[in-house]
Amino acid sequence: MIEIKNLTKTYGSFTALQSLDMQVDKGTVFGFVGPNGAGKSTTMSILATLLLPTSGTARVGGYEVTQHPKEVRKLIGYMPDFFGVYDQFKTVEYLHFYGASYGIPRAERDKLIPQLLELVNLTDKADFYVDTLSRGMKQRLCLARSLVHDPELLILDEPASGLDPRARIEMREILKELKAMGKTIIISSHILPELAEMVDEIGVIEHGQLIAKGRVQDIQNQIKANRILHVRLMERSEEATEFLRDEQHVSMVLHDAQGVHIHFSGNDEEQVHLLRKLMDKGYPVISFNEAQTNLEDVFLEITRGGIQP
Ligand SMILES: Nc1ncnc2c1ncn2[C@@H]1O[C@H](COP(=O)(O)OP(=O)(O)OP(=O)(O)O)[C@@H](O)[C@H]1O
Repeated sequence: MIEIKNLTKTYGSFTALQSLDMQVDKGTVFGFVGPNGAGKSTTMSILATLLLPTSGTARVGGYEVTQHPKEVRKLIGYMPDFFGVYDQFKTVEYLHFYGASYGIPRAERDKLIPQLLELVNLTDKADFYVDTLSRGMKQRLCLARSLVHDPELLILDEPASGLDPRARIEMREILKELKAMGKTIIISSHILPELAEMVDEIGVIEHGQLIAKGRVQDIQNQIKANRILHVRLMERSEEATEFLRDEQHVSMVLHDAQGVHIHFSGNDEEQVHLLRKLMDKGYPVISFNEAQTNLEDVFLEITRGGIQP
């Protein structure tokens, strides 16, 4: 659905995107994550045909964005990170306005708009003026606006930013529904653990380059190639620490009040072997476990330069 090749965008002498390559398959929910200024909005604006790249190509549904912007616009619904809403409209009028601008006939809009309002939980706000809506409601209205022409691809730039936890959960539920409807979704966010629950794949961008991409689970497994093991011993912790330092696949061992922490690059079998050795040496192991990694850890690890795609 999205194919980006060698995409570069410079602003004067500053390079915001550097030979970016990225692909998102149809039906995928793709989480686009990266620190501030990494190039997420720039990429999304190019996909949305609102910004011209300096070089390289971006295709949406097979159409190159600079050559066939009209076709691309039909295929996409775009929700920018900053948006203005026309405050003098009522919610329902606002959606009619956008529907009409896409050439959707009145009769069709009369059917469609109540469905959209229901999807984004704004049915009871249909006759409220837009400026009386809360931020979360405005975000949801903006999402409904991006859906009026039933696009195949949704490009959502930080749809949950600035929302309180409850509003974020609501937004997440709506996105789940859209996923169930078969839409392809690219969504950027800093709120990584929340994204992990709903995305199929993540791409991590830093300094305008994709530094990791894959299924959430695969990326977590990559991290596990550098797992941290926690061992608690009844006694002899210091001695065990010395012993572990010389073991294979152990890059670092620390010892504190919580126990022994091992940076371990071995696989599952090698981990079993390590535990067996500790037991064979008679160390009184109370517990031996692997620190859980969540997407936030993965992100920090990757952007620290720990992993290459
Ligand atoms: N119009 C512009 N002129 C000059 N520099 C720009 C312009 N737009 C963006 N940039 C720069 O390009 C880089 C990438 O910006 P972009 O908005 O794509 O990042 P982002 O990943 O979306 O960040 P955030 O998470 O903060 O929204 C940033 O360093 C930004 O300052």
